[in-house]
Amino acid sequence: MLSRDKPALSRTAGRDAAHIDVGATGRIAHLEARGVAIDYAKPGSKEVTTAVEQCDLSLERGDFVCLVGPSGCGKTTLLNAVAGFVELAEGDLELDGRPIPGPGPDRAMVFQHANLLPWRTVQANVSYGLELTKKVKKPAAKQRADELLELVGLAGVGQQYPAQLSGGMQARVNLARALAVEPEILLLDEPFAAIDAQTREVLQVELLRVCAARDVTALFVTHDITEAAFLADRVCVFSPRPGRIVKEITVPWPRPRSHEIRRTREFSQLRDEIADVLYGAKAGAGEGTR
Ligand SMILES: Nc1ncnc2c1ncn2[C@@H]1O[C@H](COP(=O)(O)OP(=O)(O)OP(=O)(O)O)[C@@H](O)[C@H]1O
Repeated sequence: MLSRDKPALSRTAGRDAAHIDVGATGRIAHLEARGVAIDYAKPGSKEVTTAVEQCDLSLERGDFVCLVGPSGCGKTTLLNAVAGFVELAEGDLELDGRPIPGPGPDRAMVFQHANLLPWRTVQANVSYGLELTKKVKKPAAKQRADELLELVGLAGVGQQYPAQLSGGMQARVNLARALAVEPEILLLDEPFAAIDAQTREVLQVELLRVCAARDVTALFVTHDITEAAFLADRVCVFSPRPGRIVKEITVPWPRPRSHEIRRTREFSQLRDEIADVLYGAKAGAGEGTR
């Protein structure tokens, strides 16, 4: 347990890596945050900005959890902590009962902008991360890239270049690229925010199908309540900064899901429930800067 009163040398890995915490239930969660706080130093001052505070979250293997919340409440910060990019000021963040040791191939980030390498073919973009790991030879990496491109609905475009693809196609390549290293957890930061609404709906269905096919756990940040309700097993609503989860709302429908679910009355009610919590949390906002 990290505490601001007791700074650890490596604050993310603040406890013995061999120690496994089974918690009160006796079960080890796949990903667990307990009392997590994350601070950013303010340049040229001793003050800090607390982005996330008292954050508790637990995911089982294969869960799909969406994080929604006001702008600047710390959603991306929490994803970055799970990715191992930022340290904790307080609390515990564990994968399978062990503190997150830093970045690793077991977790892959998918960002809003695909940022594909324009001089590499689509296939070479997807196989790039795999080639870097040197775990497989180039022909095998290319073959895996082709399999993933087929999985995301892009069979046959492997020899094209990113500039020849639409935004929706680039988003699919972005997803295939993240899956290439066979991560256990996908960390998706508004991956479809820049895509038109119609294509986004198609991509959401595809994402659920792909996650089921690869049996990955997903933590997905979005500002779109409809998107969260459609994708998630649970929607976690954040307070304004410093962000903490004020409510977890369970989505009752099994995954994968089809488009029709969005047109039902139950879906509208669920969306309203998420919105009520979100706007209620915003209205009760406090100050977040120490
Ligand atoms: N590298 C950084 N250095 C200092 N402050 C940061 C840094 N990254 C984020 N912050 C601050 O931390 C807070 C949370 O930012 P974060 O990007 O996690 O929020 P968010 O919920 O993802 O926002 P949005 O929905 O607008 O993308 C913000 O006040 C932001 O300004």
